[in-house]
Amino acid sequence: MIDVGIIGGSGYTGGELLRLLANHPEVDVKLVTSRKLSGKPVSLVHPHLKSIYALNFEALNAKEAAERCDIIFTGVPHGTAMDWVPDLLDAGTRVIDLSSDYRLPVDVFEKTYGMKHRAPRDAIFGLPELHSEVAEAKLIGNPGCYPTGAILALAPLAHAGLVDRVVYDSKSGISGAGIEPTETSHYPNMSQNVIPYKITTHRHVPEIKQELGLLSPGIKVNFTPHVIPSVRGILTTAHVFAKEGAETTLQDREAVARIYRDFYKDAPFVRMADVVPRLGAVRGSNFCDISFEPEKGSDRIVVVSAIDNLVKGASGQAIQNMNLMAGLDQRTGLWFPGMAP
Ligand SMILES: NC(=O)C1=CN([C@@H]2O[C@H](COP(=O)(O)OP(=O)(O)OC[C@H]3O[C@@H](n4cnc5c(N)ncnc54)[C@H](OP(=O)(O)O)[C@@H]3O)[C@@H](O)[C@H]2O)C=CC1
Ligand SMILES: CC(=O)N[C@@H](CCC(=O)OP(=O)(O)O)C(=O)O
Repeated sequence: MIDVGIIGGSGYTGGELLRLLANHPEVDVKLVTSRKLSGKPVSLVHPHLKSIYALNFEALNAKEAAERCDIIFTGVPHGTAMDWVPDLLDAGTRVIDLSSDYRLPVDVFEKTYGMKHRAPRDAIFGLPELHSEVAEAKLIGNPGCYPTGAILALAPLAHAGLVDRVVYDSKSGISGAGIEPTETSHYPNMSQNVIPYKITTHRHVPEIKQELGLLSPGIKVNFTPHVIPSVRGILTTAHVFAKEGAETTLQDREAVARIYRDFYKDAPFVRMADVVPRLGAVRGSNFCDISFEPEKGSDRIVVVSAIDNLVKGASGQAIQNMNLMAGLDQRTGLWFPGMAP
């Protein structure tokens, strides 16, 4: 059995880790931390976990947590994980960090987040469909939710060298903003509304550029996020413009289908959908559904992806990484469908 711990277990990604790990056959959850709720049962903030876990939150330091675990998930705000990760690694645990502290090179992180990185460490960007090195990693920087859906939608076409520019329009459920209420998440503001934000400046752009740039140096990327009145799910529409000379290939449905099939032949969680991806089809699951539609007589192809931000966009992906790190089949404990509708 793998002994795991969760730092930041009272939040959304921590709760989702607990939900998903409840049926994992190879995992024993040894500890869950919360500063505010130490001593209280996890079911106090996660009532759906009542009778499933007999765990209380604990207030621990990194050394105390590391002594009891093989692998630790850090589900804490960005800028905070860096206070935990080095001590956890030095105490001998492997770490999967769900925050953004270990996804980018230090200079890019500091520019993007406007803060000093106090504790840089080598990490692998934890998108297993692109990085088989996760299996050997000591530290995983688990990708952001938007980048997961955005990168997976485009990776095969970028890798094939067919893309000049991609313009992303992404829509996220409000759980992406975490458990603390904000003006945006206030029901009267959110309900029956669609709210664009950080229209040209979202902090996930460097992550998307980093990964697509590795596949296709010089690729141009634009990204605009929105929140929608839904709790979970991210639907991303990628307007993809062909490189000069690649227009004909991108118009050929069979050729494009082959490119996606070949690229994702060993990626069980990426599904080429028979219909336009729906949030309901992936909600609660670790799948990323993708479809595409070439625009007749144009240099544009439109690719649509759907994920659950809390599963493939965070906690499910973290468990997929944990499976690979532990030498398990990546599907272990994660092989179930979305909720539909
Ligand atoms: N929500 C989402 O869809 C996604 C979130 N992420 C990232 O995952 C991380 C967690 O997100 P999410 O679960 O939504 O966040 P929440 O705000 O829902 O939860 C944050 C958790 O961190 C704990 N915490 C806060 N500050 C500290 C600290 N200084 N030391 C230790 N624990 C602390 C809180 O517990 P307490 O205050 O009780 O100690 C709480 O359990 C974030 O970095 C987020 O950006 C990544 C992908 C998707
Ligand atoms: C709807 C919403 O507010 N989404 C969050 C992204 C959440 C996420 O996954 O990003 P990190 O892991 O990088 O925190 C945002 O736009 O900041």
